[in-house]
Amino acid sequence: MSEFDIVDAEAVRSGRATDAYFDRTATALEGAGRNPRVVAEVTADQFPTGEFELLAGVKDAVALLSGRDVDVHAIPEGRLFDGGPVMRIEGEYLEFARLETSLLGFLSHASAIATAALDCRVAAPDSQVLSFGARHVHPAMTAAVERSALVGGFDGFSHVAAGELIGREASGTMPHALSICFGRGEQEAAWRAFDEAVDESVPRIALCDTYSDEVDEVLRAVDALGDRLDGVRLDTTGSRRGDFRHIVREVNWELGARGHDDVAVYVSGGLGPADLRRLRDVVDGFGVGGYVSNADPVDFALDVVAVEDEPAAKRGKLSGAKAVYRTAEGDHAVGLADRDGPAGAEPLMEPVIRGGEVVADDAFALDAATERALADAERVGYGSEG
Ligand SMILES: O=P(O)(O)OC[C@H]1O[C@H](OP(=O)(O)OP(=O)(O)O)[C@H](O)[C@@H]1O
Repeated sequence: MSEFDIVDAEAVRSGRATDAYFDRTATALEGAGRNPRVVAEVTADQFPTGEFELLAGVKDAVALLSGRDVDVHAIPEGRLFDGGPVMRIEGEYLEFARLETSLLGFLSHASAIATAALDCRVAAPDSQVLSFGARHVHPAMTAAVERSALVGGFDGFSHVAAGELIGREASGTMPHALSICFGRGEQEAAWRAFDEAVDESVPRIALCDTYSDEVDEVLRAVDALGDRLDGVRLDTTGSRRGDFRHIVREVNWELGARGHDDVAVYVSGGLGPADLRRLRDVVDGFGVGGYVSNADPVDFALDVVAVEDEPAAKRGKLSGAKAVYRTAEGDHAVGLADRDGPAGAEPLMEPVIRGGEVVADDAFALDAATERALADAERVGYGSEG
């Protein structure tokens, strides 16, 4: 028994992390001596809608399917998708039937989070943007949240254990609790304690809104830490915010008037893309939490589309193994995999597993995924309406 309500990795890998009806389907098929060779596809929309989303979670989906006797094609992690399959699995149905639940979970949540992160990235292309949303999700999801935020172009994240798993260091300085532990009017003691104790590699960024006016706390932080102060963070709570842009401009003005233009200004607390657009020219960086971590999962489904090489599908779904393309005009198109695609179009799916062996590590390497996401966003003008 697990101490926490966390389904363990072995249950996911083995297929026990499944909806019960897949267990019963396996029992029924085995009882009937039936296990057809099928093609199954993971799809959100059957036809392109004109609304791009960012694919993530491919790394974990491939890890789940590896070692099974299947061939898998997928759109690489970090590419935009729009209708048609993002992944195609070919093999005997019982080889992967019980993996569907976890497979869709990996792709659905990660893609939603990566898409929301990309919304923020394009809203403030030149600012530092950090993921602060781990606190809003179940601890079992935190590494997926932070990794997907990076796929969507974030510069960093706050969750320590997620960082250990991803192989990147978490960033962060201080919560309001630090100042409160020293007491009202003792913010200087809190900032100095941080400066004296915390490793030199961590930037000195003072949280400046705990008890009093932002300008007042910022100037006190400057006096307390002098040239050792790298930046300030304003996390002014919504009920006290008023005109946040004006507050930030006032802070910048007063820092400049005292020769401290080099003190960076970061803001956080309930921010989304519209806020980032409104503030991006007056701040150096943002902490974004709920907008990204709480994104609604993409509604992916896995459907059998061919049985023993014959097209087959439930009604409302398109039968036959498919390919997806980016056309010369930048649109996406869906066609049957055994036919020619549109002239000049680029096929988006590539082999990732052959006979259980992973064949395309680059399809889900983190840096490559982020590069693809930013290049795709540029190419299609993602989020450029703002
Ligand atoms: O609002 P979100 O975009 O989801 O961002 C997540 C949190 O990050 C900030 O925490 P901070 O450390 O400043 O808060 P605390 O010290 O009050 O816990 C902010 O106050 C949010 O509560």
